[in-house]
Amino acid sequence: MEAEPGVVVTGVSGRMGRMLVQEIAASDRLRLAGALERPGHDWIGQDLGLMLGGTENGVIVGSDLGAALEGAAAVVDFTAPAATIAFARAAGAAGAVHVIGTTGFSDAELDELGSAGTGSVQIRAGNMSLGVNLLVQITRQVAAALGPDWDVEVVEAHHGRKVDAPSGTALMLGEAAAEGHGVRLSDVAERGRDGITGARKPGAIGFSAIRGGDIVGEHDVLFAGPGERVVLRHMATDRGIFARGALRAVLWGIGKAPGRYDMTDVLGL
Ligand SMILES: NC(=O)C1=CN([C@@H]2O[C@H](COP(=O)(O)OP(=O)(O)OC[C@H]3O[C@@H](n4cnc5c(N)ncnc54)[C@H](O)[C@@H]3O)[C@@H](O)[C@H]2O)C=CC1
Ligand SMILES: O=C(O)C1=N[C@H](C(=O)O)C[C@H](O)C1
Repeated sequence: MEAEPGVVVTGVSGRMGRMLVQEIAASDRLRLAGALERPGHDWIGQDLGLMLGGTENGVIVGSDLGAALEGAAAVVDFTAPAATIAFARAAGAAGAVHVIGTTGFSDAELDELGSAGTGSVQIRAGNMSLGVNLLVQITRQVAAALGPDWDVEVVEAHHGRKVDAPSGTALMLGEAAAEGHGVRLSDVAERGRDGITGARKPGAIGFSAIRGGDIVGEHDVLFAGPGERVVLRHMATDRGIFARGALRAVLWGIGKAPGRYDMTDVLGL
């Protein structure tokens, strides 16, 4: 009998890294083949099971993705932009599946990420949940139906440890609304309003970010028209939805031609 495909988890001590380890353990279709942390991290060289507060599991935490991919088909990566670009190079060299949940990339970093990953099956999404990816499609449709006379505002809320704003999800929703309006988001986005901002520009797509406590991730797309409002909402209450989406992407990506994909491809939306 063939062994299940091996998966390497990066940022394994992080919120998503821990959740991925848990979901892989619960899966009968994938096995944990490696665990990485940033160079200098306390967990490097230690047994992952012990570091997570359990019993030894024989997976020693490392920092070299190329070495880890010798025994794995895929890497699931929820870390930070610079780390993810470096991982894309290693995934490209190995011809591996690289599932990327990391957010907060600049436009230049996104270009670099795409070229660094040549040779890999690169699947990236600012949100891996089924609900959000469906909401993205609905947002595009509603924006197209209502038109730019209805003001669009994306409001997101996350835990206080999040380092990027607007969230990757908020940007996906903003992109979808811009597509629905037939414009480029970069031409109409209004971010970080403060002080005497002047009146709202017609056709603008606004972003607001709330940070606090342990909020997993909440997103509203508000369409404000004359005399009425429509609000589309997604609320995440469990990070497992992102981890399970990422593992679904791994299974989908194995055997696919190298290239760049997103969750729309994985979910067939
Ligand atoms: N696409 C999605 O569905 C989701 C995306 N995210 C994104 O995932 C990223 C991580 O989120 P969290 O787990 O909450 O953050 P976190 O801060 O808890 O974890 C990040 C981990 O990455 C590690 N790391 C940083 N550089 C590294 C390197 N060079 N090599 C190996 N590990 C490295 C850190 O040490 C840390 O353990 C963020 O960008 C977040 O926005 C989070 C949840 C869902
Ligand atoms: O950092 C997080 O936590 C999350 N990040 C993603 C984002 O930036 O949208 C997805 C989710 O909302 C949680």
